[in-house]
Amino acid sequence: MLEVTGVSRSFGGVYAVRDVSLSVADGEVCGVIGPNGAGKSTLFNLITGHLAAEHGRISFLGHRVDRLAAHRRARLGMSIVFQAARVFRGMTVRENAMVGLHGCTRAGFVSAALRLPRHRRDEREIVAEADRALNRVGLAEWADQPADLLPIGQQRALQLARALCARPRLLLLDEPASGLRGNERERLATLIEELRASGLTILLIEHDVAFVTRLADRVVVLDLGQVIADGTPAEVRADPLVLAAYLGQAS
Ligand SMILES: Nc1ncnc2c1ncn2[C@@H]1O[C@H](COP(=O)(O)OP(=O)(O)OP(=O)(O)O)[C@@H](O)[C@H]1O
Repeated sequence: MLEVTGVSRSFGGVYAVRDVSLSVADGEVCGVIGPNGAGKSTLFNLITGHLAAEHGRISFLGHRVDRLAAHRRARLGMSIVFQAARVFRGMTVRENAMVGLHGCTRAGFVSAALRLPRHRRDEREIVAEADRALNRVGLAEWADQPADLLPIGQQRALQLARALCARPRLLLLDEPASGLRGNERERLATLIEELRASGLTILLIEHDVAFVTRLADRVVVLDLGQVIADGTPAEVRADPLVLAAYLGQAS
């Protein structure tokens, strides 16, 4: 589904990501881990289109996308949950989820402003889709509540619902477990497992190694901008290069 081949990106002459290749198969959860500064966020932004690659190619569902703007990649079926994303205050949980769909409807600004019939129909479809997504992440009963009243774990679930509204083929998650406590982390992991069981393909970039190795079918390990291991969670956990990279970080 996703094929990243020999992608590089530097800042001020120093490579943050260098000649990185990885692939994500349909239905798979692929995790990307690595110590601080390994290049995880840079790689994420190269895949989503929020940063341009200097070298290499990225293909998604057979289309070459590395020259496409982020919104065009999104339209092809990539949905993103950013690490720093917040819920919109002053909006309900349902309205927050609906934001994920407004870019995908046919009704333009003019018909929205004039409340033309097509806009009203689209709006009904959006509400139904948002409710389906909220149901999927276990937030249906919160739909009419102000989103900023949700505990942080459920705000993260809401961000997932917003991404699901666009009916993605590939869900890209940037450090979804950051800032969550034990039981919130557990609930998020269960939710990701459920999404995977429903057939969604997921690329998960994460600091928390235990979180990734529990969820991922395959784990890619970055260090100093390069792939140092790519295999099953058990394989990468036992890899001497991976152990050395993390030990280097701890010392
Ligand atoms: N916009 C930028 N300008 C300059 N340097 C950058 C920029 N973005 C990243 N870097 C550098 O690239 C390297 C990789 O950073 P990146 O944030 O991708 O790593 P990371 O694995 O996500 O780290 P962390 O886990 O600490 O978030 C670092 O040395 C960082 O300082």
